[in-house]
Amino acid sequence: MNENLNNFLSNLKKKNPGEPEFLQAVEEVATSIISFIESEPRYKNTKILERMVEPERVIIFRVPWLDDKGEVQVNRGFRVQMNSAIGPYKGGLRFHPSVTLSVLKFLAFEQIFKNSLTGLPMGAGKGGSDFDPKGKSDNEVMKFCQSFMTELYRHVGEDTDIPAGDIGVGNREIGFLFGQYKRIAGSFNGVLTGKGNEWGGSHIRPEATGYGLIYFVDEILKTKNESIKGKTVIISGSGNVAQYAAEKCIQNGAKVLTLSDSHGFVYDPNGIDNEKLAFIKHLKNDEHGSIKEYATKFGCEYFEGERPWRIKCDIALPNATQNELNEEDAQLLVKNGCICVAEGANMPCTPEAVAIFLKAKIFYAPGKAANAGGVAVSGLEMSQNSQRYSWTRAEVDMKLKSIMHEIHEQCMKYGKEADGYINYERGANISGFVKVADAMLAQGIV
Ligand SMILES: NC(=O)C1=CN([C@@H]2O[C@H](COP(=O)(O)OP(=O)(O)OC[C@H]3O[C@@H](n4cnc5c(N)ncnc54)[C@H](O)[C@@H]3O)[C@@H](O)[C@H]2O)C=CC1
Ligand SMILES: O=C(O)CCC(=O)C(=O)O
Repeated sequence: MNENLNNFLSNLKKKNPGEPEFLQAVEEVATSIISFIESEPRYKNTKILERMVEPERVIIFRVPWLDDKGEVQVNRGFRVQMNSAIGPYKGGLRFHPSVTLSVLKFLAFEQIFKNSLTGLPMGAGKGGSDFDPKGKSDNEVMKFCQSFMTELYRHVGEDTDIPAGDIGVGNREIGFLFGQYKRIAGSFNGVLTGKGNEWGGSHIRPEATGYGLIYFVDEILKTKNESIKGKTVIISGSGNVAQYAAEKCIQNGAKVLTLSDSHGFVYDPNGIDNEKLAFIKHLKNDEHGSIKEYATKFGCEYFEGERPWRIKCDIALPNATQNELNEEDAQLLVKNGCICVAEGANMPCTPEAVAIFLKAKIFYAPGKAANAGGVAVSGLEMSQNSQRYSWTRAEVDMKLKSIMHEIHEQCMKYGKEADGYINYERGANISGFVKVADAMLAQGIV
């Protein structure tokens, strides 16, 4: 291994013990861009990467709340304000029992590159809590959100830090968080994105990550004069990203074979159509039920405790969570003829899995490029809020498509190899890095 990279990574490990997800995310980026940084003394000598891995600020706070039985519950809240070189901190909030500082630092670090790739003026942040909305009443979720925002409100603002949703944070949670912010701050402004259409939200934000993912896959396939029409697609997850990725696949004539949740996956060889997808949306968004019920309702197979990667497909979309697709899964995908893996989730493929895709030279699109449509439309929501204006659904969709096209162009600029293979990982990392690094250089040692 390169000696500078070795030293950088061993210092990082020393400074951040017990943070495996954060170390994994940084190692992935550092390994792919080290030779580029070494070829550019202005980045190397000013220790830009060493500065980028240090959050500008981390806020950790107590979140006490009363459950429906009148018992006191205590959770931990976080906001990682990672980098503000190109704009105010921007990134989602995750409410899930697996949330730790390490998970949020990895997500905030990825957000630096992703937000830069969108071309919009957004810095990077991420936050959340180990609170689990699953199994809680609406009243309990509201109490928790109000307590969470009672501390968070002093650290966020439309020009400083603009959170949004992520796992476990959807319309309901954003509503409760916004209501409490407005009450305490006494100001109706664009402090959160993912708001309802009637109260400052943007059209297409709910759909944006999933739709953007499929627009990106289309861009990839276009490089081989192909399209998604007629392709078979396997998807993990059944939340926001998975639902709208499936919807766009169906609209564009692809056949979606699987969806999953944390308990297992369903395999529908006839394909999930619009009617079946409507059932899933209701099941997951309103009933908070298990994906298993899909199999019972539509008479197909359900695999408890398994992930869908062994199902033969043209395209695989990991859309649930980090490290959900490992080396063995990657080998199976390649063996079964998969031509493209595009990440709707953040860091769903382990480093070993990514290495297999790159070696086999199949298309591999990292989340920071492929799922950037969500935060991009959040950026458009911020613009609309600043203008006190609202674009139509068609206008926002057109802008989303154009942003995904531009991200693809940027990946090609730095990722195209001598034999024509596009290394999207390298392309996305270098392109995302350059814009932020140049802004940091221009702003001095801060
Ligand atoms: N919502 C957004 O706009 C964006 C989300 N993402 C990423 O997409 C992924 C999914 O997020 P959303 O769909 O928004 O969340 P969600 O809360 O709507 O859905 C999460 C899905 O992942 C599954 N899941 C969660 N933990 C799991 C685990 N440990 N094992 C297996 N399945 C698990 C859930 O069952 C659910 O189907 C996350 O990695 C998130 O960071 C990325 C960019 C934007
Ligand atoms: O829209 C946003 O600000 C959040 C998006 C997000 O958290 C992500 O891109 O992972």
